[in-house]
Amino acid sequence: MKILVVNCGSSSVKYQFIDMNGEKVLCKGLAERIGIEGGRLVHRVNNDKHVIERNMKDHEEALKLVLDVLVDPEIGVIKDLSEIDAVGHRVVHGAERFASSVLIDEEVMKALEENVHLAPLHNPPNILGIKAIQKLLPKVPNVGVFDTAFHQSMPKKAYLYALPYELYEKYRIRRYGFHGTSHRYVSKRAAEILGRDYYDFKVITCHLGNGASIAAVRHGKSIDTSMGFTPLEGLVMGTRCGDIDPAIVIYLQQNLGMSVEKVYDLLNKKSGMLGLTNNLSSDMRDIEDAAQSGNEIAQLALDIYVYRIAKYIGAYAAAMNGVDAIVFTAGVGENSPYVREKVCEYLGFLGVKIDKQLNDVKGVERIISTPDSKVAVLIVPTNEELVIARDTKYIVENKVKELKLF
Ligand SMILES: Nc1ncnc2c1ncn2[C@@H]1O[C@H](COP(=O)(O)OP(=O)(O)O)[C@@H](O)[C@H]1O
Ligand SMILES: CC(=O)OP(=O)(O)O
Ligand SMILES: [Mg+2]
Repeated sequence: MKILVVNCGSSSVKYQFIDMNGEKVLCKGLAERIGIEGGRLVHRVNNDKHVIERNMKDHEEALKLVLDVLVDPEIGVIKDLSEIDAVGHRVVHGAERFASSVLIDEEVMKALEENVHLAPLHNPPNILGIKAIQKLLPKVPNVGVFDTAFHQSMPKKAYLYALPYELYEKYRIRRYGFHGTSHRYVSKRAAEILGRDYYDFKVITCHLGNGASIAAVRHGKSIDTSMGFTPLEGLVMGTRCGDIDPAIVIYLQQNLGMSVEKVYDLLNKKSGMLGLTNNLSSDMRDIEDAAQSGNEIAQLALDIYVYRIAKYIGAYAAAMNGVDAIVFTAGVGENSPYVREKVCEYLGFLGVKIDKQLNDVKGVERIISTPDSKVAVLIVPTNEELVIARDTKYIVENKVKELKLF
């Protein structure tokens, strides 16, 4: 079975085409700058990179280009589109409706449309991607895999905000959590690597990418996570602020005369590492380089970034009454020995000890704690696309409507 995995962002489409026989990635790529000038598709087959400069008016045009490239006689990997057996879609917000991965039918589409107000940045492009594939590949089954689904196991005490209860009852204002596909994959993988029973294992997973979140996973279930009603809460991110006093939002509007849109933009796109460093960069590589060459503001931003992660780990160790393992994943988590080392420096009280040499590595799966560390510390490269492909295969092969995650 060959599965196309699609992750549609507001102006980009990431894709992977996976042969499930051996779980081999046949090709992958990124179509970016959709809807604006300078559109391009970067397509990778093994170690070959092909760049196609082409403006794409919308997601449908972008996905059409992706399909054209898949069957291209020179750089493609299949002869005919009929070789695509199913398409798995990343969907960011599934709200309370989706605690599982699902086969997409009309009823699911309707539910997705109803959730748009909860994730105005993320869900509309996800829906456009599904609709485009339905049009371009009308006979192929589509499966939706949700960022929020894995966190639906959280207890009420973790997901309710201390707001009037009515806001939850009427409007479903609560913590949802995101990056669930990644937290689910790396938490399970950590148990496997350590030879532990996943269902008798307490693990804290740190997904540190452009967006970043942390989760407490006990006995195979997410019991708490740092992102909330939207992917804005929690850790310091590339451009998102994470936790702040909500009164700041009101202050910005009342005293600085900022509009709702301006505040939204400021918190989502101009804050985080980018904002803290006076617009130096949102990319951790640039910030680490600057700090190394003595840039004090970059160093301060790093200190704040690391401190926030350490605080959450402390909190989640308490939430689970202990922790067996801590996992680092995603762009920063996998590739920054500095961030991992500095976070672990705070965790001596838990008996965490890492081996600096083992930690001095990028992008590999390994245990980096010392044998006498009370808590295992691991790097586990995440693979959300593989999880989406596996869920898609399960649903299509078994002809079921959904795959329950817990
Ligand atoms: N070698 C590295 N050292 C430090 N940070 C890195 C390195 N490589 C990538 N990153 C960070 O990873 C981030 C992207 O993470 P990724 O998980 O790919 O994000 P997303 O999926 O949200 O786009 C970049 O912003 C960059 O800061
Ligand atoms: C939900 C979310 O924050 O996703 P990303 O990290 O891809 O922005
Ligand atoms: Mg990511």
